[in-house]
Amino acid sequence: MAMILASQSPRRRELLGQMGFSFTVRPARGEELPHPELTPAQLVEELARQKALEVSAGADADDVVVAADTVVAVDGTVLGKPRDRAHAAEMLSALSGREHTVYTGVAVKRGEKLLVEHEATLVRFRPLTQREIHLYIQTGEPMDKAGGYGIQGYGALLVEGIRGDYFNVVGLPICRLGRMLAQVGEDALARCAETCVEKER
Ligand SMILES: Cc1cn([C@H]2C[C@H](O)[C@@H](COP(=O)(O)OP(=O)(O)OP(=O)(O)O)O2)c(=O)[nH]c1=O
Repeated sequence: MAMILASQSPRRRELLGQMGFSFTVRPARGEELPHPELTPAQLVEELARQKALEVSAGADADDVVVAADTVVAVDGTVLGKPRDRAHAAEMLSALSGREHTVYTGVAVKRGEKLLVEHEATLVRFRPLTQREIHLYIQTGEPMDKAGGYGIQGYGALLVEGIRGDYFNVVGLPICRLGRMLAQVGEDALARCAETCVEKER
């Protein structure tokens, strides 16, 4: 068995590593076309499913493929990654002083079995001035991230609080993924315990 992470995201790489699995990375090329007819939850599930199916086409039957997709939703608008700095400023203004929801869809595929779920986390931003938005964009952090911020970086300075899974905001809901992997026969805790016992010897 090999585990394959169908993602180019360095955050997802780190989070899957944190679960104790060894894995290879094979990003999906997948086109992320707009789907205005889907809710944010349906959208992230659909995109995660597409990435998992694309990458599993070249995998062995026993391989476990993990894929994910993250968007931010505020006022019925879905925010992906900003196109440029002006777009990032628009997104951050929309998030300033209020609560939004971060959705991550997760797909796990092994052989014929395909599981697709999503996790939602509420995130509250403190009110931001235009100057603060400008300074934050200058850090370069917003550009490759849904909603134009990274809670795990300088973006922490903008976040008053969250309700739900923190890791979901970073891009991979570890607890939910752990349960999904157990359903396809990969028990993260058992594996971690085994590794730790080995280290103690
Ligand atoms: C809201 C938020 C998003 N993000 C990131 C997670 C995702 O990497 C990115 C959303 O883009 P995605 O399209 O979900 O993922 P990706 O293009 O980076 O990688 P791939 O499609 O190959 O899996 O935003 C953070 O790192 N921190 C945050 O606080």
